[in-house]
Order: sequence, then C-alpha cells, then structure tokens
Amino acid sequence: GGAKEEARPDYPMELEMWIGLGGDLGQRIEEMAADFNSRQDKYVINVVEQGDYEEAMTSAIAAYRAGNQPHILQVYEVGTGTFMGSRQVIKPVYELMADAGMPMNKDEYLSQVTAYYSDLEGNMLSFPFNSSTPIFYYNIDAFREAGLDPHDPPSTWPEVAEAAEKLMATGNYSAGFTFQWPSWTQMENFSAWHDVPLGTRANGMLGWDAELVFNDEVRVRHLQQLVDWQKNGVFQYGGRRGDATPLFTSGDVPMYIASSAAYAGIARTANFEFSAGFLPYWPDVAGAPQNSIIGGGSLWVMGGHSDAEYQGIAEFFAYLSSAEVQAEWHQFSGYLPVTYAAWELSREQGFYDKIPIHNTAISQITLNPPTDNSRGLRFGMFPQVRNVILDGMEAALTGEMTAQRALDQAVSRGNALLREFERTVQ
Ligand SMILES: O=P(O)(O)OC[C@H](O)CO
Repeated sequence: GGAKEEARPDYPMELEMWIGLGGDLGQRIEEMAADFNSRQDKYVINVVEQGDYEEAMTSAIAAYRAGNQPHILQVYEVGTGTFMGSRQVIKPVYELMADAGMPMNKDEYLSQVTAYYSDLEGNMLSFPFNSSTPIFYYNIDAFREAGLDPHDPPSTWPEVAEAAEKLMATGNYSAGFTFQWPSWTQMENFSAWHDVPLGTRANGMLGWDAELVFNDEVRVRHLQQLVDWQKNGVFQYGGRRGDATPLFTSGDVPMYIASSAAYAGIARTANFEFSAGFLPYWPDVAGAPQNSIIGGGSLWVMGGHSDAEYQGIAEFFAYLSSAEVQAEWHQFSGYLPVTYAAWELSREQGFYDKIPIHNTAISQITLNPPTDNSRGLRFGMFPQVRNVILDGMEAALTGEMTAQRALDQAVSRGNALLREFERTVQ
C-alpha cells in the first residue's frame, strides 16, 4: 500500500472501518458511525463486521498486502505488539490527529489505557475506544437460594471453591464457575493480579527481546487447581474466546469470570439478578491483589491512504472521544470510560449508583499503582502466542499433559514465536 495520489478530494468521501465485534456491540458501533455520518456531509464511515477479533486482524493484514486495506481497523489488545512492530503498515494516531490540527491530549485518557497504546516515547499509536477488564459476575438469585451472602461475593479462590460447593449442593447447576477468554482471564490478568510476570522486560513493554516466564509455581498450581476443579464439577470449561456467556445467562453456571463488556449481553439475556465483584486471588501469593489489565480493542489507522481521508478519520475520532459519545458507549457496553471526562459525566449522571458493577471494573484496574507486571502486555505475534497458551491450558484440562509440562511447552513454543517476530521488527 503506497500513498495515494493527492488529487482534489471528492466529497462525500467513504471511509471503511472493519470491526471484530458483532451482536449488540457491533450494532451499536454501526449506530455511532451512522450518527457521525448524519451530523456532517463530508465523510461517510462504513462499518464492516469482519467476524471475531482474530479474523478481523487476519483479513486486514491480507488486505494490506493486496493494497485494499480499510481505513480504520478495530484490533483486540493482543494485536497491539504486532502493529507497533510493523510501523509501515499503520498511520500512528498521534500523528494523524496532529496533522489534522486536533492534537491528542493524553492526559484526557485513563493512564492505564494510554500506557497500553503508547510507544516508548509516549506517543499514542492507536486510538483507545473499547477497553475492558475481566470481572467476577455472579448470579444473585442463585447465591440467595444457596444461603450465600449476595452482597459479599467470594474474593479468594478458596472462597470461590467453597461457594461453588454450596451452589452445587442445591442440585440446580451444571458447575460452580466458568470463564471466557481463558488466556486473558486465567493467565494474562491472573498474572497481573498476582503481580507475577507473564514475560520479562516489563511484559515486553521495554523491548522486543522479552521472554515468557509463566511456567512457575504460581501459574502451574492455578492451572492444576482448575484441572482438579473440573473433575469435581466446581469448574466447567467454556471455550477459547468470548463464547461462555450462555452458560451463565441460562442459569446453568452461577459464577462467571468475563469481560466488563460481557455486561451488555448478560443484561439483555439473563432473567435473574446479577452483580460483579473483583477477580478472585490466591491469598498466599504476596503481591495479590495488584491491579487487573485492560483488554478489548483500540482503533488502528492503516497506512497507504490520502491526507484528505486521514482528515476525515481524525474528525470521526474526535467525535468518538467526546464525553457524551464515550459515556453512552461505556454505559451501554460495560467497556471502561476511556476518558476522564466520560467517567466524570457518567458519575454526574448517577450511573455508578444505579449499576455498581461498572465501578467494580474501574476500581479494579486502578486498585494499585501498576508494577512492571501489571502495566499491560506487549508481545509481538501475541495472537499466535495466546493460541499456544490456550493449547497448553487445554492439554492440561483434557488430561493430555500435566499442568507443569503444558506450561513448560507453551513457554518454549511462545518464546520461539517471540524470537521469530523480533527478527522482523523495523
Ligand atoms: O470481550 P472484550 O472486547 O472485552 O475483549 C476481551 C479480550 O481482551 C480479547 O482479547
């Protein structure tokens, strides 16, 4: 994708945005674009749903190679390292906004979010849009029925197991708890929450030469515990991605570790009362609980488009980051308010008094000043590394390997991918 000729632009100009979300969330992004389109007549943002996050990223990279890449691409957080290390593929967002005369003020965005998407010089490379963090959802009706305090959810893993046993004793559930995105919730966030490194070099934030180190006693023991809990019904596996929500909303499994943005789907389908608390932790791990890290996605602008097109993208981004638009998106979806103004506006509107779950997510990512283990992750080819981690977790859960062997193997396969990526970084 070389730069396009700068002919006199024709308006209205069509700008394509590929997203990796569907359902209610994808629909709402389409509505936001339609609202922007109706407020001005120069630009038309066309939102195209490209399957899930992984599929959207793969299709966009293939499209870039063929010279027909979209203008904007929603990338899940694990794709961050790959794009940061492939600078020719992207138009950095700080540069896009400055060129358009609307320089970004990083201080307006939550520091946990800007840290994740800035390079070593502190420049924001992608546009923060839908940041989430995993939280611990629980079925209040089920808690009441099992004699558990619905205002005091379990805060440690042993308490989760204890609650699961009480819930299972009612005979009404297929398991005590499940989770979505197993690597994100049980390995990546688990590590930050317990203040142990997933990899060296501040989880890759300080350099591409980082090495994965998640096969220590803390992680091995947790995975082994999941294997054991699966055997006695405390835990039920719910798949690799975000697909476990129906296990919770059907009422079958009363505790669910999932993205704060799973809220939108849960709120619309569960016919029981629910709430959410912090992620559980192991009380004998000294650094826990630390703070959780963000997930979800950000918007990357792809290289090879004209200045006039970049101007339109900058205007769309300015619209998306306005306090009103951000606050509405946050309140609908459960994604974090990525700007302080949207957070403040939501507070003024009494949103957190009405739905305290959303306060839980924000308090949890800001619980303590982040350490090198809890600032975020930046590994190249992390979508592939995540699949390697998932292979390992599943190998342990199916009994094919011990937890130790599964994680040893995931670390060595993952490190091979990091070295492969390191050779390609420009
Ligand atoms: O479901 P989301 O959008 O909050 O994303 C969860 C994970 O971060 C995906 O990598």
